[in-house]
Amino acid sequence: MKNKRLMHPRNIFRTPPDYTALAIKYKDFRKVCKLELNGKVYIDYRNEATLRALTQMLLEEFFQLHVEFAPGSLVPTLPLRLNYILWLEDLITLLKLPVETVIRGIDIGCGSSCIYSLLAARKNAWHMHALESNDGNLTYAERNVEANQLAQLVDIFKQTDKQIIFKDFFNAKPDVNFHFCLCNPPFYDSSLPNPFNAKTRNEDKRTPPHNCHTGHNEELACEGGEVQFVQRIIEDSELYPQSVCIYTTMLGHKSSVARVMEILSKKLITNVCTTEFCQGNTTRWGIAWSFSSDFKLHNVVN
Ligand SMILES: C[S@@+](CC[C@H](N)C(=O)[O-])C[C@H]1O[C@@H](n2cnc3c(N)ncnc32)[C@H](O)[C@@H]1O
Repeated sequence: MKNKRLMHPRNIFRTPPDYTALAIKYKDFRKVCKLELNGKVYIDYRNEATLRALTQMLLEEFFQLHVEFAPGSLVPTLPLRLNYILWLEDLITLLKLPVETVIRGIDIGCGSSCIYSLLAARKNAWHMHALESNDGNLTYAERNVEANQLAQLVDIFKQTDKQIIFKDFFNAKPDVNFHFCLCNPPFYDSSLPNPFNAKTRNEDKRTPPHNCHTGHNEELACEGGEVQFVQRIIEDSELYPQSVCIYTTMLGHKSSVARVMEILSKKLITNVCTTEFCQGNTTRWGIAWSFSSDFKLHNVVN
């Protein structure tokens, strides 16, 4: 395929799994697949029920995670979430921590699946603090942590005010420092007349998105979109420069990368790096910044 860029070198989905074997093994996944004449399984990524069953099956098969999503909520795609976790692993190596260090991270807006925290805990035994403002998502996230016996590693924090990122959480944990924070912010700008149809891609140059649009409006949109949400994270990070060693966020629109870099630069935050998360036809971006001068952020690919 033209211009197809690769996933992180350690991403297990760089080689597509054997979906035929998985359809034989997982009944619920089999129900949403179609068998083609050549015997191969066809997955309709534009169908929400298919995406749900696919993500649930992949989490079960590769991470022994049993995850339920709140009805109508965002269905996370696993290759992208894994690309982000692998990038964080790379960034954490820059800290040159002793091997026995207990890694602590914050997941801003964990969603109903709590997918990043569950993956980080199951894969790396990182201690995760998952922040969420939506009550329905909180209930499911708590259930998902319990169902996977990960309560020792994942702690859910109810964010009572959506405008706040760290204040209440850090007030509740005054003496704890964290190695990183991660975030998949609400992408769309709720102040636009038609937020979900706003043109964010250069349609002439790129193929249309392959996955269907999932998630409640509240999860996907906020005033000012992802740039404003990330701006709040940056402003809060300035208030707590030592509380988190590496602040990070994902961005869904390429145009947001330059805008966020400009915000960081205007604030004279210079220990910064960016990355691309490539998943076949979908690309997302990652930005990291730090107030520490003990290490220099840069991308480590191994
Ligand atoms: C795009 S979803 C990401 C969900 C999940 N992390 C994922 O990647 O699938 C953003 C989530 O952030 C939550 N959220 C929005 N504002 C928040 C805030 N100030 N603090 C914590 N969570 C927030 C939303 O309710 C939603 O669940």
